[in-house]
Amino acid sequence: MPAHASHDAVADGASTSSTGPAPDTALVLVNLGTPDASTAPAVRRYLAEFLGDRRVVGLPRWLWLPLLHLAVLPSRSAPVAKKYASIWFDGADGGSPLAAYTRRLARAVQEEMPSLRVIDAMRYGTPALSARLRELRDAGVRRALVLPLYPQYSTTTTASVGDVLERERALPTRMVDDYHIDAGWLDAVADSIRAHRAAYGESGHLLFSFHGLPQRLVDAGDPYASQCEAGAEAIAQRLGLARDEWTLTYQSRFGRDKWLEPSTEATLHALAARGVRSVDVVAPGFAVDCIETLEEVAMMLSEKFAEHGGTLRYIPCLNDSRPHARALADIARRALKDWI
Ligand SMILES: C=CC1=C(C)c2cc3[nH]c(cc4nc(cc5[nH]c(cc1n2)c(C)c5CCC(=O)O)C(CCC(=O)O)=C4C)c(C)c3C=C
Ligand SMILES: [Fe+2]
Ligand SMILES: [Fe+2]
Repeated sequence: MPAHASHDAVADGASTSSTGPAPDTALVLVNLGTPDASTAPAVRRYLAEFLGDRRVVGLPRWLWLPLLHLAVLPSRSAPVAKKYASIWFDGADGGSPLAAYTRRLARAVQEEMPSLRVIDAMRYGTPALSARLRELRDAGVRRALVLPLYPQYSTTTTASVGDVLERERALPTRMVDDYHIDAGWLDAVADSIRAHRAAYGESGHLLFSFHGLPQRLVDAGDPYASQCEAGAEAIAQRLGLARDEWTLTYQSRFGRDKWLEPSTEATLHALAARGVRSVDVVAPGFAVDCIETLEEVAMMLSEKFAEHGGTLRYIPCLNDSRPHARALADIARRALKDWI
């Protein structure tokens, strides 16, 4: 299935006429969102919005909201803030890595697509997607292609971006559902792995570590896991890897439910026990580096693997690289061509 745009949310009778020189079409790159500061109160505000979304935690509200506000947020905000502080970027173009890279990626895609207005937005926190859509409308933009920066579709992430489009209806929008086997994107990921291995040497094993999901959601039809599998296979094939040279794993488990397996951590443990001394880890479910890749994989899991005498080499996300910007621009161009 190629990358496609299938989600329409067209405002009733919304046909503002274009005035002035502003482009009449916008491309909105949407990422998950992240705290505005690496402090416990900022993390608490962010997690309250994120984990308060029914798409993310589907428990009945009467049960979940008291649990979230009385148990999860008070105990989680301070330790998670410490983790954010350990990866925070300095400077005027800094902040949370997820926000900084998403902003820079939007600028890189803008260079690839000068006739559109390219902006970044966040599903939770700022810059809020809903406010961004209203800003575009107020600036006279007539339509917006929304590209969630999730290569694999999930009801917990992509569909939640769709919820905002349905609710907001500030201007006609279209959403790219996924791009997990888009040839340009696959090439960009495979090339980044090749370049990393050329620079640092080839390791004994390649882990494709994706953000996990409760197994229950996959059983209920969420296509996320099968899209992760298809993408990892396509990338491994481009690299010419034999089946025993790579493993697909899931990281970042949250809560008590059964999540997708095998876990990245348990797999690293098993590889160390088998005597594997060096592992490359790539995370193609993340468009840009964030707490889950920089703190969890590149710091925490890397330290644990080192305790077993091994070396974990983390391969960065595509971030604001030129090949990433080009791949996303091609996906956007194709989606816009279909939208007449
Ligand atoms: C890439 C796809 C993602 C899926 C699918 C996903 C599902 C999902 N996540 C949580 C809980 C948390 N995720 C957190 C951070 C986080 N998650 C993603 C992506 C996906 N999540 C990203 C890119 C990030 C990083 C954000 C950043 O600021 O860097 C967090 C916050 C950190 C923490 O408290 O540990 C939580 C919580 C659930 C429950 C879920 C599916 C049900
Ligand atoms: Fe997550
Ligand atoms: Fe995590």
